[in-house]
Amino acid sequence: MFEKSTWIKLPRNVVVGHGVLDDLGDVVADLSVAGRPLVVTSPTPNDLVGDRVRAHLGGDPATVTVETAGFGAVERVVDAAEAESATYLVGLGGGKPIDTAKMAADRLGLGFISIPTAASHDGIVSGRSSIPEGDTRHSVAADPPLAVVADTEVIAAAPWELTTAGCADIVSNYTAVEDWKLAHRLQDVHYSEYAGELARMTAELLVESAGSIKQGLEESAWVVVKALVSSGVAMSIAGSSRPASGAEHLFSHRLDRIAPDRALHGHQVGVGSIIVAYLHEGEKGMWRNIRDALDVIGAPTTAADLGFDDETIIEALTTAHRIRDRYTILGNGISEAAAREAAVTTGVI
Ligand SMILES: NC(=O)C1=CN([C@@H]2O[C@H](COP(=O)(O)OP(=O)(O)OC[C@H]3O[C@@H](n4cnc5c(N)ncnc54)[C@H](OP(=O)(O)O)[C@@H]3O)[C@@H](O)[C@H]2O)C=CC1
Ligand SMILES: O=C(CO)COP(=O)(O)O
Ligand SMILES: [Zn+2]
Repeated sequence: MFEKSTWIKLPRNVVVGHGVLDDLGDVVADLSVAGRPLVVTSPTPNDLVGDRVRAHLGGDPATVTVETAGFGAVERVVDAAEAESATYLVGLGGGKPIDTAKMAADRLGLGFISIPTAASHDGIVSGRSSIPEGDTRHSVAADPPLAVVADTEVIAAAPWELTTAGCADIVSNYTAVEDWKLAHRLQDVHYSEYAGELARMTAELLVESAGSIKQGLEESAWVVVKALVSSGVAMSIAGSSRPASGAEHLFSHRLDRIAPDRALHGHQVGVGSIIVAYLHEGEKGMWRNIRDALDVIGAPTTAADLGFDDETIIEALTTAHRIRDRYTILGNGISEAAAREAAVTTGVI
């Protein structure tokens, strides 16, 4: 008897383009969400476009500002939503407020709208929240946003490094998918051909456009946002972050534990991806293509670019497998000698 089933949750509306923040009222009407919104944001996005967003939302919005990601922040948002009798949430900003809003909305059983102000990573569309806790990180299933409203005018005006971080997060899909296939072969982890291919193809298309992704061009924000949407959809199809998060993400999450806020998520996973590609395929593999694509985009390719010393990179590589129960090329841990060899050969240290 055929017993397979799947439940793919996707946003209902994805609105991307110049000035689309001004369409927010129409988006809200189209979703049939009513009542009072709670805007979950962080200081800079709130200063930049908070008032504009609140004006278009209507319904006397309340606001909560998140400065640090974590379960504490989620609790604060849940409490604020209850105190303010909010009927839906709006995540406005980078990954920190969007992930916090996503998880709080899930806890409250409310819908939420994602309004990224930076194209810094692929969580803007996905049904996953990535929440740090102590020495580990939880990739928590949550409902994806009801709608995503990505204004390329706002995103293009954000610091360029946020966009290059988003690009690097997409490029890292190459190694994430290789790790997923490996886990499928060695550990019988379920692999979705559609999600894996979509994530890989998204990375490929972005690398092909790398030369035309340039600071100051709104078109570049458009290209990157579309790739982030596609990668988020791959995660929704997979029902996990597997298509976009492998050993390079474990490495980045470990760096976050060792030195929080030193470098951007996307930049760390990009450098991790260079090393992880080398671990997968050795000297003649994809690692050079990944490094060159990151280089063309202007994303970091070395420890020094990220602001880490060599020993921190080695520590993160040799302990990254402990971050969470996710089988990757790192297996049960790689030796210090192997980590050093990979990092030196790829020029990361
Ligand atoms: N759920 C998922 O699938 C994924 C989740 N993530 C998570 O997302 C987080 C990282 O996201 P990231 O966006 O880098 O982090 P942040 O939300 O911290 O944003 C990075 C920085 O950019 C600032 N900022 C945001 N928008 C603008 C703008 N338009 N102009 C100027 N500055 C701006 C923020 O300001 P301020 O300091 O005021 O906040 C912050 O300093 C991590 O926690 C990561 O794990 C990452 C990938 C996928
Ligand atoms: O960053 C992500 C995908 O790019 C989310 O992955 P995690 O599940 O590792 O947090
Ligand atoms: Zn990521």
